[in-house]
Amino acid sequence: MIIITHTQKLCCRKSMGKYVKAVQILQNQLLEMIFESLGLNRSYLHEEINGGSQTLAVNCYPACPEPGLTLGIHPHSDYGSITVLLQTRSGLEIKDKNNNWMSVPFVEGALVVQLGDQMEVMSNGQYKSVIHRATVNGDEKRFSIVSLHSFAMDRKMGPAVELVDDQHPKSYKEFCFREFLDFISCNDITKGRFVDTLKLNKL
Ligand SMILES: O=C(O)CCC(=O)C(=O)O
Ligand SMILES: [Fe+2]
Repeated sequence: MIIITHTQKLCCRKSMGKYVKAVQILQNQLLEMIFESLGLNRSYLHEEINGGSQTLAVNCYPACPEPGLTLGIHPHSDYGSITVLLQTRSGLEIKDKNNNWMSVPFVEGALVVQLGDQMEVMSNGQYKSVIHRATVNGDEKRFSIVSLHSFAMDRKMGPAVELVDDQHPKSYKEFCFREFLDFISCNDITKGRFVDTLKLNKL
């Protein structure tokens, strides 16, 4: 059992508040760089980003006596633009383009940045959202702090018009966050990803 004192709670709240703000600044900078890498204006989707959401999840994966028989989190891609993850030990795995699971190396204090479905759609498939899962460890528990960033909730978004031409036809339908929520409440997300339902051509 862990007992947390009132002072520790206040301290934790303050640190988390600072962390959330710092990651928000970081996501703005990262998005600017990603847009630039696609040949778009650095201030692309400025309003969607400012009106967007940030969700902070703290995951605890207890040590598991039979780690090979279970997973901490089932394979999925994050629905939003980018995800910034801080972890206490290794356990995160990503699927490579040959469908093999690769362990993300653990680097003390390093942040892991993953692209989400909104980036795949916005880039018209030039970037792919990363399919990932969390494994569990036989001896030690693991924590991850996950900051999920998303463009504005009710604003429809689709591939950037600058990235669509005869050679690169529009490959995804437009969608808004609400449609994603409807999808996850009506479907078994272990059976299929929302982003796959938006694909117009076979990529
Ligand atoms: O804890 C991890 O390594 C992954 C967490 C995750 O994928 C999520 O919360 O969306
Ligand atoms: Fe995730």
